[in-house]
Amino acid sequence: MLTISNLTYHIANKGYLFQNVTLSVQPGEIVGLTGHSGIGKSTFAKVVAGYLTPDEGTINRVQNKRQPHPVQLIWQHPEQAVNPKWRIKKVLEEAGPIDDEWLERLQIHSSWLKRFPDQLSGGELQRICIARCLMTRPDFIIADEITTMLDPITQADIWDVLRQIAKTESIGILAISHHYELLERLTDRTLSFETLSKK
Ligand SMILES: Nc1ncnc2c1ncn2[C@@H]1O[C@H](COP(=O)(O)OP(=O)(O)OP(=O)(O)O)[C@@H](O)[C@H]1O
Repeated sequence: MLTISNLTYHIANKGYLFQNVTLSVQPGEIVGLTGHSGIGKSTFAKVVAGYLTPDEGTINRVQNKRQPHPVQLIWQHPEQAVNPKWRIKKVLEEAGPIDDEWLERLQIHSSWLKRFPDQLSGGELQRICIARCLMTRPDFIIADEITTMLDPITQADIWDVLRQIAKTESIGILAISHHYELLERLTDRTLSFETLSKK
């Protein structure tokens, strides 16, 4: 279980962004986190994924030896999450040897592997980022507005696959979005960052 207890983070000259945030995600559970723009959701995601250090609080994430990090973050803008000078094959190999099973499950065509990131659509590139994330064998994924820039059909396709993978592989997902209706549809439960974060 991913257990986040009393997480507090401040930004220099700005004060506390959030204080005492406590929540947990079970293996295979999809938990939504919603809140208005600028409240601190992405910063919270970066703290939980280990990119930023909290002022206070604990994140309990057990790590096995095969993993680079048990909590992986998938970013909103896939084009900013890959090296634009690398072909897709190399982008994927960053996570280890390419696993065809993930390519198939995410409907990634083998012809894409020869291309550069700017030769794929936003939805195609996001599938690559999701595959790269899954190839690291994470226990938990934080999906920060990962389909916000995509059309509704691509959005639904990507979430169908991710939901299925979460359940079959027992991967817990924290899905962040300001789009409450989307989270209500795809998560097991949705939490409000306003309510969780006591400033
Ligand atoms: N390194 C930083 N220095 C100064 N201010 C920052 C820094 N990082 C984030 N902020 C500010 O902290 C606030 C929260 O940002 P964050 O991106 O976490 O919000 P968010 O809830 O994810 O917003 P959105 O839904 O628009 O993506 C914003 O006002 C942002 O400008």
